[in-house]
Amino acid sequence: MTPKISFQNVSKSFDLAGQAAFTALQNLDLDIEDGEFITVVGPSGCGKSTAMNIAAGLTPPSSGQVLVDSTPVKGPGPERGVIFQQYALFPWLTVRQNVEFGLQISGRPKDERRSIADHFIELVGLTDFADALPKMLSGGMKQRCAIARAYAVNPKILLMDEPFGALDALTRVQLQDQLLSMWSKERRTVMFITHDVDEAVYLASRVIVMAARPGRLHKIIPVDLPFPRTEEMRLSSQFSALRNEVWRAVYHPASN
Ligand SMILES: Nc1ncnc2c1ncn2[C@@H]1O[C@H](COP(=O)(O)OP(=O)(O)OP(=O)(O)O)[C@@H](O)[C@H]1O
Repeated sequence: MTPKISFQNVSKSFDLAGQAAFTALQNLDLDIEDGEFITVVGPSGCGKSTAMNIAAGLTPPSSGQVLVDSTPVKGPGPERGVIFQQYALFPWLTVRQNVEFGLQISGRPKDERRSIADHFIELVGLTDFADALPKMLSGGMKQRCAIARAYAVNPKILLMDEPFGALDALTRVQLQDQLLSMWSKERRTVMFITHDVDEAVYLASRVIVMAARPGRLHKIIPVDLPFPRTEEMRLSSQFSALRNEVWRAVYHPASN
C-alpha cells in the first residue's frame, strides 16, 4: 500500500550567525499509512516540530523530501490540517464562525457551511457554546473549537503539535477520547506530537521515538492495544509495559 505520508531521508539544518550550521533533523525515513494514528515523542529539541513543519509545508527540508499521496510537499495544502498548542482562534468570531471560516474560504455555500460546522461543533461537545466568543471559553473548550475547525475543512491528514500540552489532566483525557472517537468515525491520518508518554501510548498504533543532537528517529514502538481504547486499558499491565518501553527509549536512549 502507498503510504499517506512518506518522509524520505529528510534533513534540516539551520544556519546560525557566525557558527557552524545546526542539524535539527537528520536523515528521517518514516512512512505513515493511510488512516494511521501515530504519535511522536522525544526530548526537547529532537526535531519533532521541525519534522511536522516540513510535512505541513511550512518549512522546506534542507535535503530529502516528504511525499503526501506520492506527491512531494512544496507548501501548505488543504488536505493537511495543522493544529498547534496555541488555539489560534479568531477572537472576534464566535465558535460557529471560527469553525465555518475555512469552509468559507473554500467557497462552500452558506447552508452547507452551517450544517458542517454544527456537526463538528456537536462532535466536540460545544453545541451550547456555538454563539459564544473565544474569550468566554476555557482553554479546553478553545482547543476543542480549534479541533472542530480543523476537522470541518475535511483534511485527510491532521498534523497536531502538542495540541493538549497546555490543558489540565482531566480535560486532556477527555479530549484524547474525543479525538479518538472522531478519528474512528471520520478516519484520518494523524501525526501527533506529545511530551506525555501516557498520551503517546493511549492514542497511537505506533509511537515514534526520536533522539536529540542531532534530531533523528530512534525507535518505533508498535502499540498492540485494540481500538477503541478504554480507561481500563490505561490501567492494564500491557499498557504499563508499553509506557515503560517508551519512557526508556526517550530518557535512556543509549541502553535502548
Ligand atoms: N528557525 C530556527 N532557527 C534555528 N534553530 C532552530 C529553528 N527552529 C528550530 N531550531 C532548532 O532545531 C532543534 C529542533 O527544534 P524542534 O522545535 O523541531 O524540536 P522539538 O523536538 O519539537 O522540541 P520541543 O519538544 O522542545 O518542542 C532545536 O534545537 C531548535 O533550537
